[in-house]
Parts: sequence; structure tokens; C-alpha cells
Amino acid sequence: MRIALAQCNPRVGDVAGNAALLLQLAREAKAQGAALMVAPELVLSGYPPEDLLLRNDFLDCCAQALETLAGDCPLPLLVGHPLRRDGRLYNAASLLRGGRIEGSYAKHCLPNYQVFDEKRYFHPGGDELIFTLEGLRLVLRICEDLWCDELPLLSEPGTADAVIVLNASPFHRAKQAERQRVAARRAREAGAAVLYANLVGGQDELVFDGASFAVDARGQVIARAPAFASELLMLEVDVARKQWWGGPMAPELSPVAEVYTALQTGLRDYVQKNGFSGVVLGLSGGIDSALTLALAADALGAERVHALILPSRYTAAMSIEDAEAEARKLGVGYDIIPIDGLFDAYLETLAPVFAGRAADVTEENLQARIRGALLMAYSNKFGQLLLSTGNKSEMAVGYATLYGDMAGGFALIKDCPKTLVYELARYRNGQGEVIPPRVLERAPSAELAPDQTDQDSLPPYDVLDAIIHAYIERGEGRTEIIARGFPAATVERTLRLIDRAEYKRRQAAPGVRISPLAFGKDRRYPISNGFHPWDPDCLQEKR
Ligand SMILES: Nc1ncnc2c1ncn2[C@@H]1O[C@H](COP(=O)(O)OP(=O)(O)OC[C@H]2O[C@@H]([n+]3cccc(C(=O)O)c3)[C@H](O)[C@@H]2O)[C@@H](O)[C@H]1O
Ligand SMILES: Nc1ncnc2c1ncn2[C@@H]1O[C@H](COP(=O)(O)OP(=O)(O)OP(=O)(O)O)[C@@H](O)[C@H]1O
Ligand SMILES: NC(=O)CC[C@H](N)C(=O)O
Repeated sequence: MRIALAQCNPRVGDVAGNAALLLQLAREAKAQGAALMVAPELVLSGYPPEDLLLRNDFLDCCAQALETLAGDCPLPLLVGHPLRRDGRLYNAASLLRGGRIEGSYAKHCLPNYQVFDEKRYFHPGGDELIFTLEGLRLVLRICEDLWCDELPLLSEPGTADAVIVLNASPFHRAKQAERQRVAARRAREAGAAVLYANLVGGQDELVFDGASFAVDARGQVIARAPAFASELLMLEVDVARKQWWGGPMAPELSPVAEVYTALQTGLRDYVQKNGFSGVVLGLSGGIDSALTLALAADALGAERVHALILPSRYTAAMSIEDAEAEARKLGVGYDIIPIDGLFDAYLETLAPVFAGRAADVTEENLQARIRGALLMAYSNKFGQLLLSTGNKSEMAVGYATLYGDMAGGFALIKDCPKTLVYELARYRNGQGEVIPPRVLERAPSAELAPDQTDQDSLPPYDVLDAIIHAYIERGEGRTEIIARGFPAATVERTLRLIDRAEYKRRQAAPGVRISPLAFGKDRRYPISNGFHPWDPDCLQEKR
């Protein structure tokens, strides 16, 4: 017997479109001889539907679509959807068989950490859905249920042959290994195979990597779908012998390749799901915009990407040469628009008001803001989405100009620390050189003042990134980070910069989450905040 895991890419809110996609996949699965198709968690609404779930009209639409799908579906289908019952809302999955909704299951364990806030919307379920398919006994679980040790996969070992898990499990680095480990352990405990169907595709800041798989009752992976691609993964079972085998085993991507592909997927789907014809970005000759350009060209095709090179008096000739070389190598169209005329006009206009004041960061930021205005003008005129190019290190310490280089609708690499930006650029060049090597070798500079480098105002990026990682992702405090061997003054200054930049992060564009703790939903800090963990006196009682 064959079971198809439908690793697919729904669009949040497009219930009719998602139902049509499921129907089309169900026909394909049937044509390939499947006896059952399994579609991911909340696939009918898309995941996460967020506060759409608070709307009755949206829930009506989902209920109607489920009824229709049950009537039309050419083979038994397990499908995830929101379910209203007795005035309560559940994160549910239903078995559609024989033209009707045969039974439903509600997720028991509702994740409420990181980007998840399912307790805001759903009630936990309490019942089981166990059914038989051509003699095979199957039981249902939904995503977090698999991770939740308090919930046995089977109420009693041996009561089912396989556990089917519907998932909306977003990507972060090294997530797939974690999923396979958990599934293998749980399969061995339950003495049953685990069939794991995941979503794929980008949804705002989240990227779902798919990589659906199955493990047998001994915990051996028997089949795996590719990451970041739609796929009908076919599993075969000999019902009498309880033996499983699968189709091709997709290779696992290297740690840097998976991030590169996640960024491409997140951008491609953001552009497509929001109806943009293409993207535009400011190309400086620095590493961040070079990587963003390469990612955009790889994700969308060079013809859907445009670059503006916007030099000022502080821009080195080498930067313009490198920016042009990057655009040419990738086949991306570009314009060069010098900004000195506009900069002079601003300085002249402000001169009477600023009389007697020394030049400072104000003038630096003006250049970034002139660029932001020109890029937004291009975006408006040509209907292209402006990509901002800030990385996680800059987002952390506020090293970016509001309404300047922070202008833009999508901040593609905002969850990539600068050290990872270099790694990704080297990886991309390994597939064919598109970034001139000296861009990787030069000291990074904002080029907003004479002979400026980032390291005039920030610690070296390897130190900065290690401190950011310890503070943000590991949640360590001042003392623990200093104990890692970093100078106290550097640690205190960095933590202070991080806390002080919260207001900027709240105003930043969304971007692809690739870490388990990205700025945004994962980390919700107050802006007006009197807790200063960078200050050794902070925890002392005020006298
Ligand atoms: N809590 C708060 N809530 C709301 N607004 C708050 C605020 N605290 C300050 N502000 C406001 O924020 C503004 C200051 O922020 P902003 O104008 O952005 O300017 P600011 O952060 O002072 O300066 C920008 C920094 O980013 C660096 N930079 C700029 C451009 C590119 C790069 C790069 O290499 O990538 C680096 C630049 O060298 C400089 O260190 C002020 O108007 C201030 O009133
Ligand atoms: N001369 C320029 N022409 C076009 N865009 C620019 C120019 N300078 C800065 N920008 C835009 O502003 C962003 C921030 O630039 P900046 O050079 O200040 O910082 P950075 O972090 O070193 O970025 P990059 O590494 O891309 O240069 C750039 O990535 C780019 O999008
Ligand atoms: N949708 C969910 O329940 C996701 C939670 C789960 N632990 C995951 O990310 O894989």
C-alpha cells in the first residue's frame, strides 16, 4: 500500500486557493497509486494564520472549504484546519473519506514559545483519532504533540502501526537533525513508524523547509523529501509484515547551503505572495548589499532585480567598480546616481538652522536618508519591493539609520550575523564567483565620513557576534559573558547598545528567520525599559 505525504506551500488566508491546491495534489497522489494522502498542519488556512483566527468570517470560510473538499476528494485525505466546536477553536486535522468528514483530531500540545503563540487562539484537544486503512492501524498527532513527552504517541504501545504527524515546523539552522532525532526516539518508544509531513515555503518572517520524512519503528529514516521544494513523498508499506520503505532519500544540505536556500525561499515567496514584479536595492560595493543582490538574483532571476549605485564624496572609486562588477556578473540592471548634489542642497538648506554646530552623525545619516528616499522613489515608480540590507549584528546594536538604510519592505539578511554574511558570500562565490574577492577582504565601512570603517565604532565582528549570540540566543548576562573571556568594557558597551536599539528594531522591516531566536516574535522586549543588565549596579537595591 502507498501513502503520500503532500509537502506543499499554501498561502495564508487563501482558503479557496489552498483547497484547490490540495485537490490537485490528491488527484496526483491517486494517479500514483496512493491509498491515503497526508497534508500538513493548518494547510487549509495556511500557517500561522495569526489573528485571522479571531474572525468568524474566516472560520466560516475554512469550514465551508473543508466540507467541499470532503465531497470532491478522490482519495482518503488527512488535512489540517481550524475547527470550531461548541464555541471553542481547535488546531485540528480531519480524515476526509468516502465523500465526508469521517473524524477529527484536535492538537493536544499547543506551542507557546519562540514564534508560536497557539494558546492565544486554540483550546487543547483531549481525544484520539485512530482509524484503519486496508488493515493498517493509524493514529494522528499534530506537530508539537510529537515534541511533548507528557503526551504518549500511543495511549498504549502496540495499539497502532504508524503515527501520522501533520506539521507546520518552521526552519532554523540545524532544525532537521533535531526533528529526526525526536521522531526516531518517539517511534522507538511507541514501537510504531512515524510519518512526518511538513509545510514548505515562506510566510512573512518564517520559512518552512519541508524535508518531510518517515522513520520506521526502530527509528531508522526510511524516506525524506527534499528541503525547500514542494513534493509528494511516496511511502510504501507491506501491511501484513508491517514493513516500510520509501522513495528517494533527499540529501541533507550543508549548514551554509541550507541558510542560503532558506533566504532564497523566504524572499521568493514574500515577493510572489505579495504580488511584486521584482525588487530594487542600493548597491554600495560592500558585502551586505553584494550578498543581498546575489540572493535576490538567484531567487527571482536577474531580470526581476534592479540596483541603484548611489555614490557620494566619501565613496571610494573601488566601491563603485565592485558594485558595477557585481551587477554585471549577475546580469542585473543598474543605474548610477551620484547623491552629492542632493547632499549639498540639504546642507545648504539646513545651514542657517545648524549655524555654529559641528558636523556629526547628523550629516552621516542625511546621506543614508537621501539614498533611502531615492530607492523608495524607484520602488514607487516601478512597483518593485525595496530590500534593505542590514544584517543581525547591525540590527542588534542599532548600527543603521532610521528612514535611511533601514528604509525598505523586506530586510532579507536581518537574522544573519556579519560573520555568517561572509560565510554565505564565500559559499555563493564557490558556486561561481559573483562578488569580487576584495569585497570580502576589505574592512567594512559605511562610507558616510572620510576614511571611516565599522571598527571605528564597533568591536571586531567576530567578537561582536559572539557577544550578541551569548546575550540574545543564550540569554546570558554580563558576568557570564565576561567569563567567556571578553573584556568587561566591550561587553558592557555592546549590551548597552543592544538594549538601546530596541526602538529601531521595532521599526525595522521583516526579514527571513534562520536562527532559533530572531528579532521579532521570538524576542519581545519593552522599548521603555529600566532594566540595565550591562550596568553592574543594576541589580542592587536602590537606596
Ligand atoms: N527610544 C527611542 N524611541 C524612539 N526614537 C528614539 C529613541 N531613542 C532615540 N530615538 C531617535 O532615533 C534617532 C536616532 O537614530 P538614527 O537617526 O537612525 O541615528 P543614530 O542611531 O544616532 O545613528 C546611526 C548610526 O548608524 C550607523 N550607520 C548608519 C548607516 C549605515 C551604517 C552601516 O554601516 O550599515 C551604519 C552610523 O554610523 C551611526 O552610528 C533620533 O531621532 C532619536 O530621537
Ligand atoms: N554608495 C551607495 N550606493 C548605493 N547604496 C548604498 C551606498 N552606500 C550605502 N548604500 C546602501 O545602504 C546600505 C548600508 O550601507 P553601508 O555601506 O553604510 O553599510 P554596510 O553595512 O557596510 O553595507 P554594505 O556592506 O552593503 O556596504 C548598503 O547595503 C546599501 O544598500
Ligand atoms: N506548529 C508547531 O506545533 C511547531 C512546534 C514544533 N516544536 C516545531 O517547530 O517543530
